[in-house]
Amino acid sequence: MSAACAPAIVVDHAGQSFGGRVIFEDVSFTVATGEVFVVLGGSGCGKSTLLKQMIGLLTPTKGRITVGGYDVVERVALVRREIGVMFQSGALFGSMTLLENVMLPLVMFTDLPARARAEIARIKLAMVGLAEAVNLLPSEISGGMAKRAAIARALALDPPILFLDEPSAGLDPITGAGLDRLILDLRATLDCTFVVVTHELQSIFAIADRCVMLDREARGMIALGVPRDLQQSSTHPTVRAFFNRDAP
Ligand SMILES: Nc1ncnc2c1ncn2[C@@H]1O[C@H](COP(=O)(O)OP(=O)(O)OP(=O)(O)O)[C@@H](O)[C@H]1O
Repeated sequence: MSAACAPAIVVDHAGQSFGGRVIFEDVSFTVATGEVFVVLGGSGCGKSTLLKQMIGLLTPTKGRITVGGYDVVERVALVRREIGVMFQSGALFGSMTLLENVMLPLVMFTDLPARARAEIARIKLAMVGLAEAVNLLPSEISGGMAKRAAIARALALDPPILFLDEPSAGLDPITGAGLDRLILDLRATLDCTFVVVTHELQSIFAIADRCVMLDREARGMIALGVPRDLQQSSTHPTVRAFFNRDAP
């Protein structure tokens, strides 16, 4: 396989236990370069845990994960250069303007002069539709704008792979749909790979090329595939119930 079509992420029989309590076992899938891949499942099934494994914040108790071709446990520093992460809380620093928030990774990880850092941060904020808001504080913007700013910060170092933890959580449906369009626009413009944790059905149908569904009772994955295919063809009752709950 050439490097151009190598998978962006390989999750190979990953498992996680905490103090002997198994959260999931035998989770395996690949994420293709340029794909929007969604991780979904009910509360407590291990979505955030799997995300933490993929970004090198948690060592899997079983199996192996590679991101950008690097083992996330053995080569975590290299993996970190490949990824941008938007955590669920967004976590913008309240005392900094949006421009300063987006500049932060450039301050921490590059030697670029201040003017270049500011210019890059302006470009990233413009890409997420916040060109006019660069000098505002997080307290002065809406929830949807805060998510966009957090995505701009995740983009600051031009990572080829973006991880977004519940980007539409806490947003109204129209603002959430706007974020979905932003994700698709960014994928088209930047040609990057997205892993998105969400359980918003509309959002999954709008953005996901493929998805994996975890389940707390099964302690593992119960579906992998294209959302519309799973909606129509899955024989698993939990998968069928999830994808057909509002029958969009
Ligand atoms: N560091 C930890 N130590 C012990 N248990 C943990 C730890 N992290 C997560 N868990 C447990 O693992 C299970 C899965 O948690 P996780 O946050 O990954 O679920 P989730 O699918 O993301 O849920 P939600 O949708 O509610 O955010 C939960 O029961 C949680 O309490």
